[in-house]
Amino acid sequence: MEYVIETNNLTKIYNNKIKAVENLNLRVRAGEIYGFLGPNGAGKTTTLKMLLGLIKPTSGSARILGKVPGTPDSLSLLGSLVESPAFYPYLSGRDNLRVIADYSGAPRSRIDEVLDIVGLKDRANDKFKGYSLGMKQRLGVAATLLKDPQILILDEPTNGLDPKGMAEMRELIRNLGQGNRTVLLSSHLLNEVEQICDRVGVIQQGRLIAEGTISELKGSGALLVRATPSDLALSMLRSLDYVEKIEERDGALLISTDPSMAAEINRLLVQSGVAVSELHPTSQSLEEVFLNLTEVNEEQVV
Ligand SMILES: Nc1ncnc2c1ncn2[C@@H]1O[C@H](COP(=O)(O)OP(=O)(O)OP(=O)(O)O)[C@@H](O)[C@H]1O
Repeated sequence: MEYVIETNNLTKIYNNKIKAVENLNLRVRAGEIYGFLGPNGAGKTTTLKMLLGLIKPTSGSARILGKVPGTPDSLSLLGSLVESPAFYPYLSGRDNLRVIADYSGAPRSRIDEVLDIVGLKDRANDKFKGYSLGMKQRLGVAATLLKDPQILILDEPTNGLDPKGMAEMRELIRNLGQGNRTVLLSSHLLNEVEQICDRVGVIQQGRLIAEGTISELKGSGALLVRATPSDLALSMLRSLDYVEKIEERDGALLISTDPSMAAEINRLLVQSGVAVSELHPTSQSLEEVFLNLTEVNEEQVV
């Protein structure tokens, strides 16, 4: 499969000491909305800047549809919002876009289309300085769309926005990701990525620690069991070799196993004299998955 964005052991070390990104292998597929998720300082912005050719990797490489980042060939495919875009405060949103269209070679006819896409048509003639933060951010997205790029790279697009602005931006990104366009967005917000993205890569301390669809990351292998006496239930469950992990949750037991084993587990519990009041498949929230992943990773680092 050809990937739209691909990195191979991409590494960036600042000042010979700060390993911001380490041996990163990202694979972004055509047409997907890919969430690049990680806590502050994990290396997201550094990665996106390398994809745009704004900074050079220390080692490893990246390709945008097979092209080297930063070359005219790769930049012609991309729209990006990585640092706060610079707009003229005393010009209207429309005039700001006109300036950008003229120097980037995009047709002026596209301006009304992109204003419509980002929901700024009604405010297009107002001065930029009077825009809310959400509107400024949406104008930034409009600017990236002028060239109708195949690929959009957005760094923390909802950062600093109020809940309404965030919801509007999320809806906008979902719409932008429909059809053939590929969107790569970074975020430190789990629920945001869960709401918008088809696939997610989790980065921590510069390393990719997990990658997959939301449901792959969550996994489907968990059963919630509520049973008494609980110590008897626990020792019976521990004796089963197909039960990988048992955790307590709200007075019940969360067991990692194939959910199709539910009937068998129920039978065995009842046979051992345990009363089962609840037994059903459950999934972890992405937040739990994320915390588990980062915890495991930190243990490995120490
Ligand atoms: N120009 C720079 N010089 C030195 N260190 C840097 C530079 N830019 C980033 N770093 C360091 O590299 C690491 C990764 O930073 P980066 O901004 O890529 O992370 P991030 O995941 O985007 O975080 P955030 O969500 O806070 O923006 C951090 O330790 C940061 O301090």
